[in-house]
Amino acid sequence: MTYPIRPIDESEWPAYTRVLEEGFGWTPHPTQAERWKTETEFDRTLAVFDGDQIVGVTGIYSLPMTVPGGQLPVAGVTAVSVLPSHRRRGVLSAMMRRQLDDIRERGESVAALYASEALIYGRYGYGRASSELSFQIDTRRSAFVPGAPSDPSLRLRVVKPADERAELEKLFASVVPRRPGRYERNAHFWNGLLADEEADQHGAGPWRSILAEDDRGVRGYALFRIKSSWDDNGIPNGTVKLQELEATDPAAYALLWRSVLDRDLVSKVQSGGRPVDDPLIALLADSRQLRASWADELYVRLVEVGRALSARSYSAPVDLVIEVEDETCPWNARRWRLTAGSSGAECVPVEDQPDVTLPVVALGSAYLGDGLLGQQLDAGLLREHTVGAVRGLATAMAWSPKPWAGMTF
Ligand SMILES: CC(=O)SCCNC(=O)CCNC(=O)[C@H](O)C(C)(C)COP(=O)(O)OP(=O)(O)OC[C@H]1O[C@@H](n2cnc3c(N)ncnc32)[C@H](O)[C@@H]1OP(=O)(O)O
Repeated sequence: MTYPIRPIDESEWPAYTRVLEEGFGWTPHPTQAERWKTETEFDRTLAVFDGDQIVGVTGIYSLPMTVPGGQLPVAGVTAVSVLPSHRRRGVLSAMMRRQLDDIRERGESVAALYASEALIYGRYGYGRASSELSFQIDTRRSAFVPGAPSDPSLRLRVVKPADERAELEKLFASVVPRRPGRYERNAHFWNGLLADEEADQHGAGPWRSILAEDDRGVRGYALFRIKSSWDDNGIPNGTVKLQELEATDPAAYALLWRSVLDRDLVSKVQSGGRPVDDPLIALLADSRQLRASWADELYVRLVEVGRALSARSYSAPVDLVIEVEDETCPWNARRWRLTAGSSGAECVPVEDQPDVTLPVVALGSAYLGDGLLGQQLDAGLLREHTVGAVRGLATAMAWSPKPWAGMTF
């Protein structure tokens, strides 16, 4: 069965959000819903209709995202939902195909998303492209290694985050280019973060913030909640629940971590997703104290393989013919020569014999530099026709620091 698909206009907003609320079993806070409407790119929404009823929806945020060696306009796929009454009839598949066509037409070569379930998007060519660690640290065992950086010109300032929004935004903008996967936050993201509408759900009070600064300005911030508690013996047992910690330099970074780890009345710091190569791991003298759990983070789809691979930098020279398999975007399914060296990168269509045959999902997972091609090769999942070709490509596509977006969109 086929259903018509088109973008919605503002008058259809209630029916659009209803599909999201039903699909996710979610009730937005009233101000959250209003803000979300204001920031929706209506021309980038899609709704699937069964008669006059909207039964499936999705949208896109236009995100300037850091990739290895630069920044690209990336289609940030979001708000995917199908009414429970219409699930498993191909509604999502129809939306995904149409959306990828639209992204291509708009000239973006890369799409990215956070997946509600890891199994959904591989079939459409999205590969797991970054991962994150959530962890808990016992603050009594959180000493740093000898030689951890310090800078006497730095000082800490306790602030209310909403009062210092301009400083947080400026600091954050300065760190975005440093790591693939990070994306520029527009007002919508800051409005949502600082509105703190979910404060009541955490039992840990409102956002608190501390800045690290010197006479020239702010060099970093931490954003967190505190859940205070005492055990049965009256011993303080509070928890810092860290949301964000960003800094321009290692000394400010170390000082901000010490400020949350050394906080009075606190015995543990819990952090949501952090990069898997977070410098904190190197700073901790006893890194085993980082009780971490791993999770997948961004999923990336190369919408235009040639343009996407030409647009990033590479960690090592490479000159290979890659045969790409791509059923969803057949314009990618052909042979490409990727040449990268000190003068830049180029990926062009060729007819030559391939060194390697890769599903487009593998290129998506490697695109931001997570190094996953080597892992997939060792797992026996990739076919190479020239011995060493995949290892060479994996080395060239890997990047330091590792990709991490840091906030769901
Ligand atoms: C970026 C984001 O917004 S992520 C948010 C995704 N949305 C949600 O999780 C909300 C709740 N779930 C839903 O709304 C729906 O179940 C969706 C969107 C996940 C799937 O929509 P559907 O219209 O049912 O998917 P559709 O029928 O097109 O399925 C296509 C294929 O994907 C498979 N599939 C769909 N959902 C899932 C899933 N959650 N897990 C594994 N496979 C799935 C189907 O079995 C089907 O496989 P097949 O082609 O081998 O037969």
